[in-house]
Amino acid sequence: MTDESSASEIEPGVSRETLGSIFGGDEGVARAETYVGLLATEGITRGLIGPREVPRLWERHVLNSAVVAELIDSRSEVLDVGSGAGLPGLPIAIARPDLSVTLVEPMERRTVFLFEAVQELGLDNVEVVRARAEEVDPKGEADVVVSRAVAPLGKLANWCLPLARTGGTMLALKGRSAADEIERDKYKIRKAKGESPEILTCGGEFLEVPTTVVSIVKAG
Ligand SMILES: C[S@@+](CC[C@H](N)C(=O)[O-])C[C@H]1O[C@@H](n2cnc3c(N)ncnc32)[C@H](O)[C@@H]1O
Repeated sequence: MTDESSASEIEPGVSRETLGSIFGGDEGVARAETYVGLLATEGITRGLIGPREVPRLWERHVLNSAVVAELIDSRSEVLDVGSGAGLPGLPIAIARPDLSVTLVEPMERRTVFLFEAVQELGLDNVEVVRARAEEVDPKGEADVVVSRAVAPLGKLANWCLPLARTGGTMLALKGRSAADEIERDKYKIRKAKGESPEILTCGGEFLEVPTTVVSIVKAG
């Protein structure tokens, strides 16, 4: 993989100090820069990211994903369902080396990118699994199952909650649709063993637009 364009050409929109706080210091910031560089080059040429996303790779994609780490307990086992080019799983794994993160993605060309990115970023806390969420085995073991832009909330609950342990949590990154999706899909969520969904925001102290997350605990 080549990193032709320097990530420093793409403005993060936050200070160096803020980047350091989000990614836990210089090593994390350097990895995040490398990842942005990969998205802006290989991510575009392989059709994983639209070219129009380049100016907003930092804020809209990488930082909005990384701040979700603040909702996750230390040393958790995390699954990212429908990871695509690694969002939100890779920024979370960069920000939090104490977490074990598994990126679940069914499409081969995306998993090839993910394998290469993990190697290039030198991340030893990340695994890549090529599978649909429904096929993942074992089920019922993850502490936290994250997802972003994968499916409507009811369908996501059916895919993500079986992968979480009892008392574990699914965290679905959702925008303004969060409340409407909860209202529309509340019976599906309950049927999938989800306790009362909560809408949380994270990254508010760092980002102009905080990340909105629907958090659902798996009932026994
Ligand atoms: C719109 S992309 C979002 C990718 C990434 N999460 C992001 O925010 O950029 C949706 C992703 O979900 C994956 N996907 C679709 N159905 C899935 C399933 N049943 N299980 C796991 N992933 C799935 C697709 O292959 C695709 O990579």
